Amino acid sequence: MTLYAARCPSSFATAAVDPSSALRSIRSSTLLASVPGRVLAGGVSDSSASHWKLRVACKQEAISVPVSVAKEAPFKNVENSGVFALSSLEYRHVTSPNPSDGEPTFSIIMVGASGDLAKKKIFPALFALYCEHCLPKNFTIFGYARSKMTDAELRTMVSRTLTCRIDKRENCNEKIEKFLKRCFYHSGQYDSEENFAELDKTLKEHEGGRVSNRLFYLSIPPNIFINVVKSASRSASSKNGWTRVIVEKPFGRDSESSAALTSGLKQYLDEDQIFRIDHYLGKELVENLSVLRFSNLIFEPLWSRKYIRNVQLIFSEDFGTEGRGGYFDHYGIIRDIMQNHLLQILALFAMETPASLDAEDIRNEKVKVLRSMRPLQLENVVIGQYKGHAKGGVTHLGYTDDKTVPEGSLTPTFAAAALFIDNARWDGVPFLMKAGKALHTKRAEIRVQFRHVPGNLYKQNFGTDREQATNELVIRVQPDEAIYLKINNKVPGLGMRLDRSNLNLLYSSRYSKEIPDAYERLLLDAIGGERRLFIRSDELDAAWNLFTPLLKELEEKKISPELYPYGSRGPVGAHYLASKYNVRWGDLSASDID
Ligand SMILES: NC(=O)C1=CN([C@@H]2O[C@H](COP(=O)(O)OP(=O)(O)OC[C@H]3O[C@@H](n4cnc5c(N)ncnc54)[C@H](OP(=O)(O)O)[C@@H]3O)[C@@H](O)[C@H]2O)C=CC1
Ligand SMILES: O=C1O[C@H](COP(=O)(O)O)[C@@H](O)[C@H](O)[C@H]1O
Repeated sequence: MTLYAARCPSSFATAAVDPSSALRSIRSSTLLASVPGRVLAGGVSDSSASHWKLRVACKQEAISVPVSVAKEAPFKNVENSGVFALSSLEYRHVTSPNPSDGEPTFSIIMVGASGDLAKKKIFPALFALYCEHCLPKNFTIFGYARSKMTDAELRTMVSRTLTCRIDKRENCNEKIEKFLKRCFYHSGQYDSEENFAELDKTLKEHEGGRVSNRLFYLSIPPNIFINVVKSASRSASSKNGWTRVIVEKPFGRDSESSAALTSGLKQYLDEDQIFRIDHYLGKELVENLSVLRFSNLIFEPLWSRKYIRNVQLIFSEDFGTEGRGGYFDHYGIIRDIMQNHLLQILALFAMETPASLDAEDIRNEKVKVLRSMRPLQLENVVIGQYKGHAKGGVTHLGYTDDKTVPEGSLTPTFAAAALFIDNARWDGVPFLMKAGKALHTKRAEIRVQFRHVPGNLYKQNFGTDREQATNELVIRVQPDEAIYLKINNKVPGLGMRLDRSNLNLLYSSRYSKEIPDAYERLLLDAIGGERRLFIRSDELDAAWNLFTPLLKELEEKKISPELYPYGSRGPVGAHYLASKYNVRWGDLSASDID
């Protein structure tokens, strides 16, 4: 039995034909082949790379192999045995032990499966995708780490963090059981080509000779990324399908280390195989940002210095770095949150209209914003560190009380910064960022404060505080996802008293469906080869170029962070920074009526 596979620009088409057949003609993604005396025709039915299928439309008598007529005939069980170039398409001469045997296989290899992130986020996200029928049919999950574990032990570990979030009513335990049967474990060293070759062997046994697509998720400390990529690419990359690698943050500590990491990865991978994850880009309201702006006429015309007075990007957590102090102390809040999560949101918020929703068009626009940013000055930055605090009989330790944090550490757990985009749209508009651990609340939001209404007829009704009358658009990323707009209205009655109200889109009231976790969306995109929500290397370079000089200056000058009590609203320095630009933090203002 011989198979001919046509490699089209974005997908594969296959047709089972007699070895003596000759290819007759080609039209874009359609394959026509002739078997002596018979004709076989097929076309790709689904152009997305994750579903390589052939819709066979042919005369029944033309087929001497079990491929169904006018029905999706999956492409699998093929082994590459040569490539023939023809016209603009590429033809591969392939052989198959069983050409009718289904779709490609998909394996996700969780490198660092024994770790916190894998347990807490990745396995649960994969399970949610499984429940939503979003994973490819022939999927397998392989945990890989140094810890010794059996498949059963991995399954027990994973089962502890799976929840029946998606299908509460259906028999979730049964789904958990079925999901866990697809999970396996392979113990190995991160720098051992031999160990990855053993993994490859096991993967092949599962793949059964079919086309194999492999996604490596590097859920490990960054200092071992390159070791893994080197060994895995040499010994365990797919020979007949795609191989992609998801890389977790942090991508370096500064411009130099980030560039070294990128060039290290690129020794073994092409840029389009690398998926640098920033999980904030997978959050529902961050994705919705472009929809809000580009699909509503009322927002885009206001989206500039002409009407916007300032933009605030706020991240706060109501817990400290307990247990992660070792990692955190090496990075600090600027690298942990600002340089990536908040800056990515800023770029999406401020970019020009992209030519299309294509990943490259969007990333091109984001990178332009990042390159237009004014170098960050020390005087536009405030840093803080939480100290111990006792309240209501509960004592919270300070950052440096954590045993994993070096004594006297100056690492900031809070930072506020005023940034500027020196382009025509945003000239002079402060973009204020604030990120902190161990604060009074947990939230992430984008606040857009509009200018004052010129010559406002109602100014006497607001008293002297013009701030009270400012329109503010709030995009609350988490928790309780919402978009609300603060407007002024008249209090009903015979008098003329003004009030502030929210036009409020609260997601939990509007939609009964639970919002997917960011990792679900990002994993699904990586499986489908969609790069829109992943960071391209030039974006990463631009982000580091902005923050590296500041980080170096803070470290070289040994700037002491301002101490703030655990559970407080952060250092007062953040208020002075905002007021330098005539701004009040929206999350702390008395008019915050969310
Ligand atoms: N945890 C989180 O919430 C988040 C994590 N991240 C990033 O994701 C990645 C994984 O995070 P997380 O799971 O918390 O990390 P862990 O510290 O839990 O490490 C994951 C696994 O890597 C192995 N490992 C740990 N330290 C070393 C070391 N020094 N040398 C070799 N192997 C080591 C261990 O597996 P074994 O010993 O079995 O080999 C461990 O189980 C990191 O890059 C982190 O920065 C990003 C965002 C959030
Ligand atoms: O990347 C990180 O993000 C988490 C916060 O993520 P969230 O989705 O829970 O908001 C943060 O706690 C961690 O320090 C940081 O590394």
